[in-house]
Amino acid sequence: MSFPATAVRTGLAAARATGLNKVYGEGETRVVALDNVSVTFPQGEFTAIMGPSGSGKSTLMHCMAGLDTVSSGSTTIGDTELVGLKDKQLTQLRRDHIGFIFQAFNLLPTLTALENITLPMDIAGRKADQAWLDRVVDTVGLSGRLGHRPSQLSGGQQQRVACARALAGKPDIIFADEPTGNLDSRSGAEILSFLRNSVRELGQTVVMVTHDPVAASYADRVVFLADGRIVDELHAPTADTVLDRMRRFDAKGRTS
Ligand SMILES: Nc1ncnc2c1ncn2[C@@H]1O[C@H](COP(=O)(O)OP(=O)(O)OP(=O)(O)O)[C@@H](O)[C@H]1O
Repeated sequence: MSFPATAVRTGLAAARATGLNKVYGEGETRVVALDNVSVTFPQGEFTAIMGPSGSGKSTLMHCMAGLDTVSSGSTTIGDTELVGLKDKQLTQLRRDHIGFIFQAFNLLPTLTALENITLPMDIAGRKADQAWLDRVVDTVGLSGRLGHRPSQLSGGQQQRVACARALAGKPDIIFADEPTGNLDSRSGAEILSFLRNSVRELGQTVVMVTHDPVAASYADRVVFLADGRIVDELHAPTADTVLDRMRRFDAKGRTS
């Protein structure tokens, strides 16, 4: 799986959080899920978010993708500040500027692979850029299976459909939540290579939450969260350097 074109990194931020706080509940049930988080996801980069269970990875992703509200602070997609947007504006922003890939594929069972891929654009009333769509479909290696329904595809193929769906609308950023969590290691490696190629060769920006050091090693940078804070980051990671860094945190995320 590879893309023919070569993209250029711009150094601009595809998404940025500044002093982000997220508190759930009140009194005894109060949980500080994000504690003054500031992070930038540069355009054309593949970032992995790692950290112990409950460290705030999903919360960070959901707040930055406009799927959840923040308690205080700022978060932007491109030049657009999300805080203060109305629900309708948030829906539009997500639809037009963000691609999503989830652990559970989230395909509609009654639609074909191709219909699933173009669904977000169909809902938005946008016409697909056919040349682009052909390239995306070709790249994910689904050309012969576009008429199949999800139940007729393997898990890896279903996740490729989800990847193609995320890429088809040329979003500013793709958020992937444990995209290989339900896949065997070979299918997982294919999806991760695909995501990495979409960044390196198409200039796509990808942010991926993962528990897996091997998955994280496909990224350009790994950001480590613990107790709702960013505690470390690693550039040009390998599975070994990620594992080594993870071992330095105890269960509470403090460096030992
Ligand atoms: N809707 C919610 N209501 C109350 N507390 C929540 C809610 N969502 C998350 N939390 C709490 O916020 C904290 C961060 O949760 P989050 O799901 O972001 O962690 P995570 O790092 O993604 O965990 P995991 O790796 O287990 O998915 C946890 O203490 C969690 O219990």
